[in-house]
Amino acid sequence: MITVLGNNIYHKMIIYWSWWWEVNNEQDKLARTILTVSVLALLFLWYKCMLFYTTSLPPGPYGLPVVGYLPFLGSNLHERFTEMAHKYGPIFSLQLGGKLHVVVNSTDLVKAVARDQDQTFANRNTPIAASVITYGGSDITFTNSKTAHWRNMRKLLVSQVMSNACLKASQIFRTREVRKMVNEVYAKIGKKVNINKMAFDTELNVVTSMLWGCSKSDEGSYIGDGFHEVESKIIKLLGAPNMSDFFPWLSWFDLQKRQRDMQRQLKIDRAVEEDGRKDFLQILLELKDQRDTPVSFNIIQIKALLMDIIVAATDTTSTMVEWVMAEILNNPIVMRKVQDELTEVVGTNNIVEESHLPKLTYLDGVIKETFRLHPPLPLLIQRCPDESCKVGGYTIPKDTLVYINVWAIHHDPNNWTNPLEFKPERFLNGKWDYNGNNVKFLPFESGRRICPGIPLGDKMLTYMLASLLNSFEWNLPKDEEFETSDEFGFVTKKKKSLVAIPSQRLSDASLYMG
Ligand code: HEM
Repeated sequence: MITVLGNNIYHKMIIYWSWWWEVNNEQDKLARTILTVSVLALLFLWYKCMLFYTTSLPPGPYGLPVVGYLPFLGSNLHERFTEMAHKYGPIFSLQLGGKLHVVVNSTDLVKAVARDQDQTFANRNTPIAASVITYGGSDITFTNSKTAHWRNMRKLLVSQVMSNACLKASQIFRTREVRKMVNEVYAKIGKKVNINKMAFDTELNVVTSMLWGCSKSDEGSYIGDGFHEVESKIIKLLGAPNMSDFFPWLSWFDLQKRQRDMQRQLKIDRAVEEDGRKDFLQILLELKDQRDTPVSFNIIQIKALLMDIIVAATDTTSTMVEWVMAEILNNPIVMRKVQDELTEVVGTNNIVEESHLPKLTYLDGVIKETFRLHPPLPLLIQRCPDESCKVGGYTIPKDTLVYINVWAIHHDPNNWTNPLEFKPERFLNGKWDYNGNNVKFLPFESGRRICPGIPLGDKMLTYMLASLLNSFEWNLPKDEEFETSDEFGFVTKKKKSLVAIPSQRLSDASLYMG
């Protein structure tokens, strides 16, 4: 049967290709034979290469020509990727437009990426919107981590803002702003309070005070009330899918106007350029355009760095305050335990000081459990290998976009018993921190790209929450339905903003005036 089929194909080829073999002399015949054999050999080699390439890549879904798997992705990427991991395994690949993406969903593979090959995977593939807002990646987050510029910026942030000494010196700003927040909530007793907005404003005031010694509500402030709105747009644009990222040749047309919209947000940084006198900004300005020192920044890099810090600090922290409050309001037993601890450590005739924070171990467990269930960056920020390498036995080609699916790891029953249950007790054994040493819990990443803002983020979260929960009783409005669904974005937030109604908890009303 096969022989007959083979003979048929052979004869058909001879008939259709007879013109190819019609030659006038021996030289021509030899040339055509060599050409035929070479083309066949090349086709065979190409087929072998394709076979090797596709079978050595992590498994994954087939997509359509040109667009790949893009039309099937949906919106809540962290949940979609977790579903896909159940189907394709702990590491899978998918072609989105012109780019190959790989998603890593298990602790073993996270170790392979973020620990064993941390150096190789420490680069970024900067999306176009991010490139606009960071002046072509002149900041920390989107700069190639093998450059001296990245090292210098990170070193400066860690030593001049996040060190113990600096955080001690800036305590005055945190105390001032958190007390201002408590005072403002007191003025709204019995009324609805938008928790995210309140936390955002407080964090923004603290960070701008630390960076250039002035908060948005100071006299002559240059950032103004529009900042929350502008930053929300920046975060939204950073997380929005952009065709130009998947098909770089389309970037010229900016079809979805993402590039244009991000450029419009740059107006907020003019203030940074024109003013600014103290503290971190002053240090940066002293390093500006230095020729004979190893560290030097130009004004574009200074603006990108400041923007990076403000954006990285505010939305993440306020989103977490909102999630923690939502979980506590949804769990009356947890609320009672948190307030019992506060009564014991702080007292209802007292206001929270930073010195109380290390003693609030139950509240710390509540915050960590909320980070587990609602990591604000559930896929972290994509990493990009600067050379082809192996993970889990599969090939990850150079420049692939690699996502670490923290959301899947935090919800995996192999890592956590009853993972959907809110149980702060999991974190009360003193074994958990934010440093990424245990890859079951990675809200701040791990390795080279770990968040440099952990000391401030941790402190501000605990301080704001302890103050809100010690100073007030909180209730959900009766006329609104409560739910805890999320919406994927660069920072993944609660879909429906949390509003809650405060009432007085402290024994003496004058304590709210401090
Ligand atoms: C609750 C608060 C915060 C959370 C959850 C958070 C989370 C993260 C995560 C997950 C990353 C790593 C992304 C990745 O590479 O995959 C990151 C990076 C970063 N964070 Fe934070 N962060 C917080 C607060 C802060 C604060 C307060 C600052 C600064 C004042 C800050 C500054 C940065 C910077 C500059 C980076 C980029 C680091 C790099 O790429 O080398 N963050 N953050």
